[in-house]
Amino acid sequence: MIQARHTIKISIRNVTKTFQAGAFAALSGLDLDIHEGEFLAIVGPSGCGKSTLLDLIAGLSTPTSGEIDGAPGADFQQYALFPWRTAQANVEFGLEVRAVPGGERARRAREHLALVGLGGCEGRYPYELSDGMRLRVAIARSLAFDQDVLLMDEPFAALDARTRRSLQDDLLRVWRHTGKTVVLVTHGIDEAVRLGQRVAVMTSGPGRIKEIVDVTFDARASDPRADPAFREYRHRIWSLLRDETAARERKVAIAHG
Ligand SMILES: Nc1ncnc2c1ncn2[C@@H]1O[C@H](COP(=O)(O)OP(=O)(O)OP(=O)(O)O)[C@@H](O)[C@H]1O
Repeated sequence: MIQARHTIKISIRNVTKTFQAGAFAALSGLDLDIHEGEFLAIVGPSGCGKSTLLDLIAGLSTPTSGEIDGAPGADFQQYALFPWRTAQANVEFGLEVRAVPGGERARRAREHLALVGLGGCEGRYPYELSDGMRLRVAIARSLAFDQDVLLMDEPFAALDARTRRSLQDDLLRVWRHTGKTVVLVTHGIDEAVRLGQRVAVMTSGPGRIKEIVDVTFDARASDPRADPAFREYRHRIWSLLRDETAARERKVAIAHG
């Protein structure tokens, strides 16, 4: 098999992040390369440092030690919309900050709303949109702002199964269409296998990358769960997570002696 060559978009080397003046390590010696244009899913036991890792990639905080290279274009996917602005005006917001002229701003906002399936909803206010639609507006806003990396922390967690599925489809469509790099943290193993080209499994805290599973079949087919390969990936990731959860429980038991 020919091995694809990957351009490294973000390189994370031996990164440690401590809190409480060094008394508590959230991440320890973490290495990870994020490839240009890939869809990377990150899973890990609760509290293993997933959000801490995304904060570091977004530049919202700095590592205690180690290095992160190549993440200048990253911005956190913020889901909060301005309630007093229409969908269109919310998407235009980032472009106003960058002083993009009015006509161009309106055009780009319309284009990106259409891309996330919200053509025709430009004039609606957030309270007139469903949770799923609000999330799409937020995705459109990040994309219009021309972020080359989309960082998403559990974006679909609060949604019902049907909405979640439909937004997953939207996100895949947007990813394919734009070629952006997407890094998505999720608790859902199915979601990770369905969306990620690679699934990075973290250890229990302090977090490192335990293993990266390459998802080489098309899990994006209409019902991937019926596919034996899908079930195999799901089982593989479930087993890795189970080992880590057991490791964490042992640590807690020892601490409470
Ligand atoms: N600002 C902070 N100050 C002190 N401790 C923190 C801070 N931020 C995170 N932590 C701790 O670091 C650890 C990792 O937190 P983080 O939120 O990154 O985990 P997570 O994997 O995203 O968790 P979950 O899966 O529950 O969302 C946790 O024990 C958390 O309490």
